[in-house]
Amino acid sequence: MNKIIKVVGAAIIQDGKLFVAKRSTGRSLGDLWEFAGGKIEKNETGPEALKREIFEEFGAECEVAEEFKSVYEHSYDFGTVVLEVFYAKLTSPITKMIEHDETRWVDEIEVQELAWVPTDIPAMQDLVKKGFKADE
Ligand SMILES: Nc1nc2c([nH]c(=O)n2[C@H]2C[C@H](O)[C@@H](COP(=O)(O)OP(=O)(O)OP(=O)(O)O)O2)c(=O)[nH]1
Repeated sequence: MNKIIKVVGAAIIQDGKLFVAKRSTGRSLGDLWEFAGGKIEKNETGPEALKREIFEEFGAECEVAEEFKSVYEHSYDFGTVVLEVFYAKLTSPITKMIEHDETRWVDEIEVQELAWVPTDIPAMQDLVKKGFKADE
């Protein structure tokens, strides 16, 4: 059995820092750092799912740069995660946090010191290679 889990994540970069979130203790992949985002539902595009998830989880609106998608894949005992990463920009403030224990804005050095969800490690490394330029 190999379930495909389609997920979308946001590369939100502001003033040279990337927005990252730590999955709550007790969830699958708990205590690991990830991009804001979540599962893509049926009949949703990646950017639509991303806007919905960021609003649900953080109470913030965002714009998604639809043309900059990168895709990463990693298999776990619960299935294979296929992660689409888009550059995105917050257009309203973060007002809540419901699925994470902590959020941070990290620079290109700090980002590499975090314990990341395995799917996201190559994604994070690609972002570092490109540089944390604002407004990509
Ligand atoms: N939100 C997010 N999820 C990611 C990333 N990378 C990655 O492998 N994932 C995985 C973790 C989960 O298996 C899935 C996202 O689902 P979710 O965050 O909605 O988690 P969930 O509701 O299934 O939570 P849980 O029941 O597993 O505790 O994708 C990422 O960067 N952001």
